This record gives sequence, C-alpha cells and structure tokens, in this order.
Amino acid sequence: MHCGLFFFLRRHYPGRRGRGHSGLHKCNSRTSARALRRHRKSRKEGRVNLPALRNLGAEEMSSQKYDCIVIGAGIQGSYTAYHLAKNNRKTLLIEQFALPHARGSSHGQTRIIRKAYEEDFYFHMMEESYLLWSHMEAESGVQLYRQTGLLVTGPEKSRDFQGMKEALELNRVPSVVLAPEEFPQHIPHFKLGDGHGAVVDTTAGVLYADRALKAVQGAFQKLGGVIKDGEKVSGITPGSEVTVTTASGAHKAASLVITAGPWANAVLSHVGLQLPLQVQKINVCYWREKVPGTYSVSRRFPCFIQLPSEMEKTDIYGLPSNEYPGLMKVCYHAGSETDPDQRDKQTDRGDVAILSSYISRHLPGLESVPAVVESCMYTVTPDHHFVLDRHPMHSNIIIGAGFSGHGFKFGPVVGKVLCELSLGRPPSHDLSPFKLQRFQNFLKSTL
Ligand SMILES: Cc1cc2nc3c(=O)[nH]c(=O)nc-3n(C[C@H](O)[C@H](O)[C@H](O)COP(=O)(O)OP(=O)(O)OC[C@H]3O[C@@H](n4cnc5c(N)ncnc54)[C@H](O)[C@@H]3O)c2cc1C
Ligand SMILES: O=C(O)[C@@H]1CCCC=N1
Repeated sequence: MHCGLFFFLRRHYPGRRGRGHSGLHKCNSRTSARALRRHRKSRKEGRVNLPALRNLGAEEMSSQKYDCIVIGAGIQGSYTAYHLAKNNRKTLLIEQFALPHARGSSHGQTRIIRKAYEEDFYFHMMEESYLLWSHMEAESGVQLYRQTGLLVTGPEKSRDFQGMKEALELNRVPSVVLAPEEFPQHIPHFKLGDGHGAVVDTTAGVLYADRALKAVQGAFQKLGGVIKDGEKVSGITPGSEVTVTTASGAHKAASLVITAGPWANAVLSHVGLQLPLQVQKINVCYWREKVPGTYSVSRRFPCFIQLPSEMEKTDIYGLPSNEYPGLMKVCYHAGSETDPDQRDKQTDRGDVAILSSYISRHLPGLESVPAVVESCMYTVTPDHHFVLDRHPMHSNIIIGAGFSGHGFKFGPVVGKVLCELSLGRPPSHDLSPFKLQRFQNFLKSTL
C-alpha cells in the first residue's frame, strides 16, 4: 500500500515530492486516519484526493522507524538481517532488485565450503560458520550442505601449497595427503600435474547457494523481519538516526548496515566513502562430461582448488557435477573489471581459453568447450580479505564489503559479526584483518 501510494505521487506529480516529504513532521495519526478514510472513499467514488494522499504518505513514512536497516539482500545482508531479528531488533532489509535475482554475487546453485584456509582467522570463522549453517538447516528444514571433500593441489614445493597443507595439519582439520602413486585410485579422472602435491580437506563440500539465500531470508521474515525488494537506495543521511531514501520514501533506523556487494562504492558514496574495490565479471563455466556421471557428486567426486602454478597463474576451482546433469562447474578465480550495472557488456573470455587448456590436461573426462556460461561478480580488495568495520565518522553505520570471491561460506558468521558491530557489542571474532584502516593510502573520502 505504502509503495503504491508514493509511486503514484511521484509518477503523476513529480514536482510535489519535496513538499510531500516536508509534510512528514506536521502529520499526526488522527489527521492521517481521516486522510485514509477520505482517500478510501474517494477511491470508491473514482476521485483522487491529493492532500489526503500526501498526508497518508507522510504518516506512513514517519512510521518507518526501525532499529536497523540493512542495504543489500545478498548472503551477507540477509544473514546480518537474520541475526539482528534473532536479537529482537526491528529490522528492514532493502534490496534494489525483485527477489530472487541473478545480478549480484550470491545467486547460482552452488558454492564451495571448506576449512582449508592458510589464515588462522578464516579457519576460526569457518569453524563457527559450519555450526551456524547446520543451525540454519535445522531451522529451515532444508538441506543446505553436502559433504564432498575438497582436493587442494598445486606445485608441491610452492609456498601456497605448503602453507595450505601446514594449516590443515596445525588446525587439525580432518584431511588426507595423497601421494602421486595412490592418487588415481582415490580420485580417478583427474590428472595431477607433474610435481604437484595433493591434500584433501574432508570436511569440505558444496553449499546449495540459491536454496541457502532463500532459507535465510525466509527465517528472517519468520522472525518478523521486513524485506522490501525492488527498492533501490538512492540516499543516506547519517546521524544518530539514519535516514535511508528510496524511490518509495524514507526509512529511519538507529543503525545501518551496508552490504551492497558489487555496488558497495555506489552506496558508500552517499556516506562520503570510497574503498579500493575492483568489481570483476566472472564467467561461470560448466563443462560436459564425456560419460555422464564421471565427475558426479553421487560418485563422490570432490570439489577442487588448483593453486597457482607456472601454467596457470591464478586459482582454478571446480565442483562435482550436480546442479545441471552431466555438467561440471570449473571456473577461473578472477575475471575482467566491470561496472556492475553494465555487467553484460563485459564480454572478455580470456579465462575460458585458460580453462579449456587446463581441462584438456587435467580433466580428460570433460569436453574442453564450455556447455553453459553464466555470469556472476566478485568485489575484490587489494589483499583479497574482507571489509568488516564501522564507518570512520559514523559509528552506527557498519560496512560489510569486498568479499573477494570467497565470502559465501562465511555468510552466517559475517552476518553475526556485522550484527554485533551494529548492536555495539564486542565482535565474537578478531576483526583486525578486516579493518578499513589498512587501506588508509587508498581510501577516498569526502568526509
Ligand atoms: C562465480 C562465483 C563463485 C563463487 N564461489 C564461491 C565459493 O565457492 N565459496 C564461497 O564461499 N564464495 C564464493 N563466491 C563468493 C560469494 O558468492 C560472494 O562473496 C558473496 O555472495 C557476496 O555476497 P554479498 O552479499 O556481499 O553480495 P551480493 O550477493 O551481490 O549482495 C549485495 C546486494 O546488494 C544489493 N544492492 C546493491 N546496491 C543497492 C542499493 N542501492 N539499494 C538496494 N540494494 C542494493 C544488490 O542488488 C545485491 O543483491 C563466489 C562468487 C562468484 C561470483
Ligand atoms: O571460496 C572458495 O572456496 C572458492 C574456491 C576458491 C576460489 C574462490 N572460491
């Protein structure tokens, strides 16, 4: 109702919008109740009473007071909103596109989940994340995770491979080191590179991403959370009470969380901040199995990460065939820079050529031309670590950004710490690696 009325005013009387806003402070509930009755009567009679509509809009706007507003209903914003609602906070989650959509970073059927991280801080976050994903499975009654294991392979002597192997050992992650001679019997149809080592994180697997996002948003709504989709945030006024403006009106809250994915800088421009983020378009490639089922999840083929080598300078990763029968997802962990609003104009396929060559050499059971290519986006920081911090000037504005192509699995715990920051509680994880300050030399600010 609210959206419709404001939309009407804007479309038919664009010049009056400002005056409609100023009516906000003058309006009280009795006048607006009268306005509502008048408006309903007018509608019945086929007349439209403009002053009544303006008053009604003003009253509805003033009632939009939340404890917290979250901008962006990707996995990070949705989980943040969920945790806020779980903490009994009246929460509004605003999304620019009608949900579900495939124009950000959280769509698609699958993501890798793993504890195999070189950095201890990610490992600790993942320990809790696994637990929280399983709580969400229980709460929603939907299977979100399937254990497949994750093969990590790369030049045996490289710093990356050794670092990963040592971290798995040090953190006591259930894992298996595979010597080249025993490799084929454990993981058939995968040709290990010459001089490459292999270690399997057996806790790893596949997260059903689309399902997960839907489950989290559903759980948030069940807790009384409000989602407004198809509403693009066009302005933010900071203060002890933050005002967030969209085409449908203004929403107010004691705190704001910005989780706008590839649009982070567009949204942050409203609060005088620009981060060193690069948005990349990722070609999400699926490759046909020559014999259907060769690499299937049901035959327990694992996910894999190929660490950088002489041949491939960037990680390549894959997930067993599952979502599209007979097709296995294998992708390059980087893409070409794009404007998120012009994603489809970025048509570079240099990565697909690299993948084709990799597949011919290492995955002989796949055809080396992709059968399906979908699109997704990474928002990459210079050090590939996330941004989880407060706005430097406005402590009630919290920022979650720059998930650098590996943030989905952390959704539950990222949401938890962003919620904690927003509630002014000490975060349950060490957030020092994620501070804005590390970009001091890059930060562009108009504060
Ligand atoms: C191909 C691919 C493979 C990946 N694989 C993995 C993996 O295996 N494992 C893993 O852990 N991670 C993986 N990731 C990374 C992971 O998916 C992302 O880190 C994560 O989805 C980022 O979520 P987000 O909520 O920050 O961004 P998004 O999902 O983009 O959400 C941001 C939302 O904000 C909305 N928004 C923006 N501006 C506004 C505005 N002005 N008003 C209202 N709403 C707005 C957007 O529309 C969007 O819905 C992968 C990513 C890609 C692209
Ligand atoms: O985050 C992940 O696990 C995947 C695989 C490695 C590259 C990026 N995403």
